[in-house]
Amino acid sequence: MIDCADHLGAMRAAAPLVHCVTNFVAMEPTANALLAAGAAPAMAHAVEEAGDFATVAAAVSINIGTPSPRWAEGMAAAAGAAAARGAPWVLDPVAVYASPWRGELAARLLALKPTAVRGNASEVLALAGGASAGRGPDAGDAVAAAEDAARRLARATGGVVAVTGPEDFVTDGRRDLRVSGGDKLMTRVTALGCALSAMVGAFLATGRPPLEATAAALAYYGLAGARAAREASGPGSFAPLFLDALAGLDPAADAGALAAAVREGA
Ligand SMILES: Nc1ncnc2c1ncn2[C@@H]1O[C@H](COP(=O)(O)OP(=O)(O)O)[C@@H](O)[C@H]1O
Ligand SMILES: Cc1ncsc1CCOP(=O)(O)O
Ligand SMILES: [Mg+2]
Repeated sequence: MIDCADHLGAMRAAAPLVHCVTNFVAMEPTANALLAAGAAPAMAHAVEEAGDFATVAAAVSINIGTPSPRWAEGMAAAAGAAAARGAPWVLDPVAVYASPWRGELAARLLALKPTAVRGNASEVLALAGGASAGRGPDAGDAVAAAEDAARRLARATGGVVAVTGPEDFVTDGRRDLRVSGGDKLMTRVTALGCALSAMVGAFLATGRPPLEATAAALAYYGLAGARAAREASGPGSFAPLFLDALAGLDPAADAGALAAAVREGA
């Protein structure tokens, strides 16, 4: 059993600074999700300083959602600075299949060996070199179809790969975990995947084993999503309720529900 509540408590106690080089769409939702969870966000992408931010942050999250050539240099600088000092960093390969240039950028970042990759099934399939049915930033493939690709990617990087969707799949290439929770409404509000990648960074910052820390982040996020959906009447009301649920989830009171969300194996 993975003690997700212990991971959540440790993350909140550390209140880790997560430096995000993320996309225009995701900046505010990501910063708000981190703050609601009890972490601290920083958003800065200029190549002149992205490495400086990454040098003091407890974790780094790199997201290729709205790249430009200079922005890409900021991503490489931040990822490189994190990798150089052994700090955890997460790669979110948003729509990696959308253009050859985006694919090359993702491959360049992947070569810096992210501690974790978090993407939807279409992104993970494409990042591993396969065909995918993704459309814009949205998945067109089932999570199950990306499991082998995720295991191969994890073995190639030495890190963790998380494929999210109706049920999330997390692997380090040897051990597989599955995480239930969430709600379909989470696909009707933009940037919740991007914010989740930064959340994985916050949990990795505790220094706990990356596979388990990633699963704990997904369980926490999914439980908050399911709770918010119970009260929401649509995507508009879901978004603030989700922030409240992230803030309100309690390691002691919710330990059972968090642990029940994660199962090992097939
Ligand atoms: N159909 C679904 N049912 C429940 N939760 C979902 C569903 N689709 C996505 N999620 C959840 O939404 C969050 C964002 O994941 P996802 O939509 O896969 O990422 P992205 O926005 O990058 O495509 C994750 O917590 C995931 O578990
Ligand atoms: C709509 C959009 N366009 C480029 S990045 C982005 C946000 C994608 O967010 P997510 O991958 O979390 O759905
Ligand atoms: Mg995404």
